[in-house]
Amino acid sequence: MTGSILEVRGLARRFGGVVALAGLDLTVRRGTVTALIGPNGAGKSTAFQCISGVIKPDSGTVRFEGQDITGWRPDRITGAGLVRSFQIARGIPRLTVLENLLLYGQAQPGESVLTAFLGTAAQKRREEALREKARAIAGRLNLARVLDNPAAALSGGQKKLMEIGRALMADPKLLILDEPVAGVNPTLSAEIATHIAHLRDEGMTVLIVEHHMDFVASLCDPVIVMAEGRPLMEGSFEQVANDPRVQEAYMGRRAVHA
Ligand SMILES: Nc1ncnc2c1ncn2[C@@H]1O[C@H](COP(=O)(O)OP(=O)(O)OP(=O)(O)O)[C@@H](O)[C@H]1O
Repeated sequence: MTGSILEVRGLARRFGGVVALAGLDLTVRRGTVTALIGPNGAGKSTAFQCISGVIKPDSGTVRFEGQDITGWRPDRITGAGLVRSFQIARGIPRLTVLENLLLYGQAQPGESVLTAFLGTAAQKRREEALREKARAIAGRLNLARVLDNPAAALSGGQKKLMEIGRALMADPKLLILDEPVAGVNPTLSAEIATHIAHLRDEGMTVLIVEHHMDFVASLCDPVIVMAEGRPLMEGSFEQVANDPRVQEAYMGRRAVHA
């Protein structure tokens, strides 16, 4: 299927006197790895939080696969296939990588009700299927070797991969990643880009907020720039990096260059 998977229209959100979103329009096309960039305070995180149901917008709409999901609870949005991973790796440190992955897989809406109705044998089969899924996801993210290690023992980059793995357990159609390579070394950052490109090649759509412009340049197309709570422009990385409006928005902040 082609066309858009996510359509945000007129999204507005204030925090007291601060206008974080001032009428954001945003369209994510199916099968793309789309970047949302912009200077600090542009409203990117607020946009992600409104889209994923963590906070409610004051006005505006979020449509996912044609359905109006504005104001839905986060777990319902996840269940519909819009899955978000967090900027701060949220895994439970003392649990193993496998357990962390399973935790997310089992937290699906309706799951607890479903398992209550399944007999013990069926429940066991379901758990084994989830374990298999977790192992497969860990394998594709190069986490197989550390599957039984506590999450606390992972490197920063491996924690980022585990977070992506946790999101994949929920079978996303649209995967939203908040700064997937913040604090990650360049080698692992390139590896994470490769994993995300593979997901896209298999048909997943990905929306990323990231400040590391070399990562954005290597992976994301299109790049949507926002400033002061509004969309500023959209294009290839090269187009936006060379646009005077974008350079001005970043002036005195973070430079846009690969
Ligand atoms: N919970 C909150 N309470 C008060 N103000 C907030 C809150 N969250 C965000 N803001 C303000 O809203 C504006 C947009 O913030 P937001 O975090 O969405 O921007 P951002 O583009 O994600 O920035 P960064 O790149 O620094 O993460 C900022 O002025 C910020 O201070």
